[in-house]
Amino acid sequence: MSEVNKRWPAPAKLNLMLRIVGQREDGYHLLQTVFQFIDLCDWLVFRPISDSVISLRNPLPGVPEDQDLTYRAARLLKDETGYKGGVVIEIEKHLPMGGGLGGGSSDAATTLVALNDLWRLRLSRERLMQLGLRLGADVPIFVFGHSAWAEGVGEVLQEIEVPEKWVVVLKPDCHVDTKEIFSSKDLTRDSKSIKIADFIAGQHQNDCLDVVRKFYPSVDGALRELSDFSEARLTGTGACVFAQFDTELAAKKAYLSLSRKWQSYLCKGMNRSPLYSSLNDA
Ligand SMILES: C[C@@](CO)(OP(=O)(O)O)[C@H](O)COP(=O)(O)OP(=O)(O)OC[C@H]1O[C@@H](n2ccc(N)nc2=O)[C@H](O)[C@@H]1O
Ligand SMILES: Nc1ncnc2c1ncn2[C@@H]1O[C@H](COP(=O)(O)OP(=O)(O)O)[C@@H](O)[C@H]1O
Repeated sequence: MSEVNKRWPAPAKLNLMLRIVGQREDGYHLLQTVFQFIDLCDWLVFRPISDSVISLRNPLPGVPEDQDLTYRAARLLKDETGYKGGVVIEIEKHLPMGGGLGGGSSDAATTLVALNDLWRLRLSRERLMQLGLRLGADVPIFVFGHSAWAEGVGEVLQEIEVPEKWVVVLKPDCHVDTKEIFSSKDLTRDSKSIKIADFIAGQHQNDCLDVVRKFYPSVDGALRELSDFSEARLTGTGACVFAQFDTELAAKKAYLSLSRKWQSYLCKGMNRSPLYSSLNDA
């Protein structure tokens, strides 16, 4: 495939657990979380142009072009490096917005990695992660590209291997506003820090769960529905909930038994982001 028609993946992530262990002076919350990718992706195409223009071929409904995280990532790269050309970006959107799967952040990370390559900018992965953090707390993990134990606001990353299980994801009919959840007075903000070994031993708590359940009854409904099959968890601040399975058969059985009230996905956990297999193919 020629470089200009190449489709770049932007995978979803799951937070396999999430603890809030403090708050910074600027209001951002200090987390401990485990990120793993799943093989559910948005797909992006980048067509470099010589004019100094960034444009979106198919802007997302409800997101002004200059607010789209792909546009903002391309703009940031241009401003930081003084690159003279531009790009037309096409997004094939599959990840639900406001779902806690990190779709917008992953689109931004794929834009940073792809344009660094296509525009021949030669920025290091660390530099792209720093730039990504300016766009959102979840962008660095997608640039990092490997399952990780994360601390800070999610940018202090330590590579880990976790079982690549089969996953059923359920998306209730609501969008959760991350900012709203983090502003709630009822949120637990002082969880005790734990170690990776505690997570591996089964510590899977998500500190956002009680508040999200209270504000969004359909998230509560989705958790109850999925709990019939396996331990059901919230990813990030939701709205998506998920359950892991050891075999494809068990996951399929659960997936096919769901009520179909909401959008559901059958996928597989991945410790390595498909973004980098795609980069290496270039
Ligand atoms: C908590 C997580 C876990 O993955 O939730 P999800 O968004 O994936 O559900 C993420 O770190 C979210 O990252 P992201 O979605 O990029 O959030 P940002 O745009 O940076 O922040 C949105 C708002 O949430 C609050 N915020 C976000 C992250 C954080 N560690 N502390 C916060 O207090 C801030 O008020 C901020 O203005
Ligand atoms: N390319 C993009 N894809 C999705 N959302 C985007 C994008 N650019 C900006 N946004 C904005 O970011 C918000 C959060 O999107 P998303 O990353 O999908 O959710 P979450 O952080 O809950 O996983 C959206 O509601 C939308 O307004």
